[in-house]
Amino acid sequence: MIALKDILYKVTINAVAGSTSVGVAAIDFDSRNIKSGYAFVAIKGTVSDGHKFIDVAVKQGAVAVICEEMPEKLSEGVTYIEVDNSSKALAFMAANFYGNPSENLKLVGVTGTNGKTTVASLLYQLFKKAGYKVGLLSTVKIMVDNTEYKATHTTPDSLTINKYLDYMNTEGVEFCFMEVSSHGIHQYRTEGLRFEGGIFTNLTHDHLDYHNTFAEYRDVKKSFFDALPEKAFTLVNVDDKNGLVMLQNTKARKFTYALKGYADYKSQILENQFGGLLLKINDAEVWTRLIGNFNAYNILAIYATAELLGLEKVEILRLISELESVSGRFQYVISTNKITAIVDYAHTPDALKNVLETINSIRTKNEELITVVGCGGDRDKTKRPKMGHIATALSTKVIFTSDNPRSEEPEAILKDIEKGVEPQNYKKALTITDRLQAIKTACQLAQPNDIILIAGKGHETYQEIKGERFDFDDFKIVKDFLNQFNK
Ligand SMILES: CC(=O)N[C@H]1[C@@H](OP(=O)(O)OP(=O)(O)OC[C@H]2O[C@@H](n3ccc(=O)[nH]c3=O)[C@H](O)[C@@H]2O)O[C@H](CO)[C@@H](O)[C@@H]1O[C@H](C)C(=O)N[C@@H](C)C(=O)N[C@H](CCC(=O)O)C(=O)O
Ligand SMILES: Nc1ncnc2c1ncn2[C@@H]1O[C@H](COP(=O)(O)OP(=O)(O)OP(=O)(O)O)[C@@H](O)[C@H]1O
Ligand SMILES: N[C@H](CCC[C@H](N)C(=O)O)C(=O)O
Ligand SMILES: [Mg+2]
Repeated sequence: MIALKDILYKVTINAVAGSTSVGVAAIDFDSRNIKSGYAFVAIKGTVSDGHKFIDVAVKQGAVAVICEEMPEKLSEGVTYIEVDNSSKALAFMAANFYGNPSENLKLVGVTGTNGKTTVASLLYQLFKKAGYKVGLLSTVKIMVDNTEYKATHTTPDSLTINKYLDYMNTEGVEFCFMEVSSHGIHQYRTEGLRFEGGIFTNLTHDHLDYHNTFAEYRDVKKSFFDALPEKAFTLVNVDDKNGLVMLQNTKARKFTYALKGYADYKSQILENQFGGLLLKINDAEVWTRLIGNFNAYNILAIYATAELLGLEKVEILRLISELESVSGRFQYVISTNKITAIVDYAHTPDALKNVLETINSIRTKNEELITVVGCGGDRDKTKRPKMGHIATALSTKVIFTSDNPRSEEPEAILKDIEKGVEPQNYKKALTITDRLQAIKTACQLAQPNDIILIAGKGHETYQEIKGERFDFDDFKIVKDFLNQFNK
């Protein structure tokens, strides 16, 4: 139990009704989770409005209500706090409730359109290999040193973030790497956290369904850097034209990285093959098993971050050469007879194009590129023909198959995808509804030196069909088939 007034530090309060000395057992922003002694924070959402559930929360035992508008009728024995912004208030209250856990470790946030999961996960791996206790908050999973938890968001709500940071404090975690999504920043999920550093990977058109314009999306990202304290570092990719924009108003120490332009941390690709990348970073050479030119950017960001966090240069280079590809992010296996199978989460037209172009820039003309891809059901239907078009235009063979059909008929989704295939590419494509059979067929068709891309599901370990989730792991399945056929 903690007194309400002790968790209101930094919250902008407009009005108070009732006693702020009341003891609070826990905080929640969903009335369905409220139990006796809780503080309920009412948030105006995108679908619903928490203010409509204040009465329900009180009936369930809420002793305090934090809201943007006082309800007409106040219940006796309940304290009401009117604030400017409930989401912001929640973030400060959560941090205070858990004793500001972000201040007891070195927290680094990674933001940008692409590469957040890759950079944050590789930093987690590198610092683990260096012998530290490390935390990770990512799209794929949450790690409290060696213990794994399921991730529901890229950047969880502020209450969840602080809860995990508190676990990390208990476990003696020294460094934590987290993905900071634009939704997360916009909804104040990261407000009130003390960051040691912030990394900007890149910015392309994305999430314009949520942020109205590109400028708004960029400014949301920028606000993360604006809020960093003086002692923190900012590390931005200045080959991206918005890199310098992120640095405009920050008080933090400024560092840049680039492959093309002038920067504090420079890298050059010396070799780019399916076995890995040979990079020159500042004056040193380093070999990494990660593939694709965008991973040169990711590795450079990791090198710079590790140096800014105090690791020795020689040690960082050694650890980089030991890093393994991230689950479902250009994750690959090379069979005994030199077939490369790549599993990637690319599930949008842009991402698919990006991945295929990256593969084609490494591939020589003699090798086949066999792509296995589908589209999820109950999601944006307009992407289907576009992905059908991109897959066939940029591969030598394509097997269309199911992703997560969810409530839709798998065959109907596949028909939508096929509509995007241009007549000259008809002969490249075949359709196998069952994803397991599709992956098996790709493995049977592949000859030495060919490349198989399995796109769309990445790290997912299930397939959702008609409301039921079945175990399904693209990477495990392709590895098993390649072994089974002695390839
Ligand atoms: C669009 C969006 O971001 N929505 C997030 C938002 O929910 P919301 O504001 O829409 O909530 P709402 O349904 O309108 O409800 C409003 C309030 O009423 C409360 N409520 C509701 C019903 C009830 O009976 N009682 C009650 O108290 C709700 O708990 C909520 O506080 O706040 C919730 C709590 O933090 C999030 O779980 C939810 O994420 C949804 C599930 C989501 O899909 N978000 C995605 C878009 C997202 O955040 N993605 C980014 C990554 C994007 C990327 O880079 O790919 C991420 O960081 O994961
Ligand atoms: N630095 C980069 N630049 C461009 N593309 C990248 C970069 N790093 C990874 N990718 C590719 O972009 C896709 C997304 O990568 P990743 O999951 O690391 O990004 P993310 O920012 O976490 O995305 P999300 O918002 O979906 O969580 C993958 O297909 C990956 O192969
Ligand atoms: N967060 C995204 C991921 C999509 C991944 C893809 N495999 C699919 O199921 O469509 C969604 O749920 O729309
Ligand atoms: Mg991510």
